[in-house]
Formats: sequence, structure tokens, C-alpha cells
Amino acid sequence: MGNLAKALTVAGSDSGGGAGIQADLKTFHQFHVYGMSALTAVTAQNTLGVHGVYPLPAEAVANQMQQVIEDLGVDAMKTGMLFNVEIIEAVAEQIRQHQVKNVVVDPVMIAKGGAKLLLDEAVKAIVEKLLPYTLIVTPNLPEAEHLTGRPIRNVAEMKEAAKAIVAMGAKHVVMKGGHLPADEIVDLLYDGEQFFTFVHQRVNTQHTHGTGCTFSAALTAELAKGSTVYEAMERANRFIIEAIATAPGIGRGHGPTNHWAAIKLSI
Ligand SMILES: Nc1ncnc2c1ncn2[C@@H]1O[C@H](COP(=O)(O)OP(=O)(O)OP(=O)(O)O)[C@@H](O)[C@H]1O
Ligand SMILES: Cc1ncc(COP(=O)(O)O)c(N)n1
Repeated sequence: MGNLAKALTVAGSDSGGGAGIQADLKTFHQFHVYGMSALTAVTAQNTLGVHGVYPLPAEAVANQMQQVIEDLGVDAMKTGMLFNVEIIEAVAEQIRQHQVKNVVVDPVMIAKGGAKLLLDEAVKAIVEKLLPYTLIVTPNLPEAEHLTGRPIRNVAEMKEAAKAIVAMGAKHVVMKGGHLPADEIVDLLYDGEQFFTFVHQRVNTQHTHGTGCTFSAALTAELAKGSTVYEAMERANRFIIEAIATAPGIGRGHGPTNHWAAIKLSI
């Protein structure tokens, strides 16, 4: 355990356990990475939707981050639900002060059922305060549209949006194409120079709650272990596809993915 990799998630709690902090910690564990958390908000949530959102004070978020960074150390971190401008500013300040490396930003905005997990005015703060410290930002298509202010209807427009997001300060963009209506899903990695596409068959399922969280947590875990961005993307992509294909099918709505999936991939 001498070189145990350590990862931090700064995100909201999903009481249903499929997304948010719970998905992130389960995924870190599955990748044999020590997981730590700074909670931003509590949601009362299940597979049917979000039934309440209770944000924490920004000071509480900053204090959690400070305590784990200064004592345990963080090899990589990710952000999920950040909810408001104050929390985003506090998170960016902790990253700056402690020069945290390998920062993955999943710009969570709206839950599948439509509940707001980020206030409208806070999108600007993600761009201005957080993206300059970001190694990989992982928007889905509606999130990329909000970040860039442009419609995205095809892979060519995904590439244009990725360029615009790198110009905002993020070093890499992983744009998830799950929201384009096609049997084949195209996920895109852009490093500021080259595009890499990852194409796979869509799994016909309603159990996709927390796919974005689980995917970005896998990416973060791989970075914590020292993988390159490309290797991390490749493994996280395989993990989320397997996790969706083998979802346990629990709950009456959009059920969680299979957070044990990596065992089958022997990662
Ligand atoms: N039905 C599916 N079958 C196979 N892969 C999928 C499916 N839905 C999503 N994915 C994959 O899961 C990952 C997350 O994609 P998605 O576009 O769902 O992100 P997201 O919208 O941020 O997730 P969330 O809905 O949890 O916020 C991507 O790598 C995408 O290719
Ligand atoms: C606390 C929290 N964080 C993130 C999500 C997004 O996940 P999804 O879009 O799959 O509902 C969520 N539902 N809850």
C-alpha cells in the first residue's frame, strides 16, 4: 500500500446511491484507489428523481477540501454538483492554494428528471473560475451547449464546441455524445491539438442514472494511478459501457449502473 493512489470527489450526495458522491466513491474503490469526499450539498433522491436539494455553506466545502488535501494528499480530484457561485469560488481557491493537479470537472447542471443541480448564474463561474485549473472537463451535450452558447447537433459541432471549451482554459475536453439520437454513441477527446473519437453501440436500457458521475470518477481514478489522459479515457469508457450493460435494474425509475463492473475488465 506504499504507493496507494488517492482521489478526492467534491460533489453532492445522492441518497439513492447511483450518482454523486456515492457513485464516485464506489467507482474509486473499484479501481483500487483510496476515495475521499468534500460534500457540497445533500439531495433527497431516488431512481424516480430529485425530491429536495440542500446546499452546504461554501466554507464547509472549503474546510473539507483543506483538511484532506493537507493531511492525506490528493493525486487527482473531480468535481460534480457544485450548485452555486460561492461553492465554485471556494473550490477554485482550494485548488489554487494547494496547487492540486489532475483536476477533472464534470460540469453537472441538470439531473435526468429536470432538477437544477447548478444555478443558472453559476455556469459563468465554472468557466471563469474553474476551467483554468482543469485538466479534463467532461460535459454532456446540453452542458457543452450551456458552456459555449452554441447548439450541438452533430459530431462536427461537437468538435467546434470542444475547441471553444479548450479556448476557455481547460486542457482537455471529453464530450459525451450520449444525447445525440443515434444507435452509435460518439464520445470525443480533444487535447487542444488532436481529436480522438470513441465510438460504441448504445445499450438499450433505462438504467443510466449517474452515468456521467461514474464515468468521470473512473477517469479521475485512472489519473490518480498515473495513467495518461488517453489511457484514462480508454479505460473509463470501457468501464462505463460495461457498467451500463450490466446495470442491476433496481428502483422503479432510471436505475443505477453496475459500479462493480471493472472486475470483469480486470483493470
Ligand atoms: N445507453 C447507453 N449505452 C451505452 N453507453 C452509454 C449510454 N448512455 C450513456 N452512455 C455512455 O455513458 C457516458 C456518459 O454519457 P452521457 O451522455 O449519458 O453523460 P451524462 O448525460 O453526463 O450522464 P448523466 O445523464 O448521468 O448526467 C458516455 O461515455 C456515454 O457514451
Ligand atoms: C448529487 C447528484 N450529482 C449528480 C447527478 C447527475 O446524475 P444524473 O444526471 O445521472 O442524474 C445527480 N443526479 N445527483
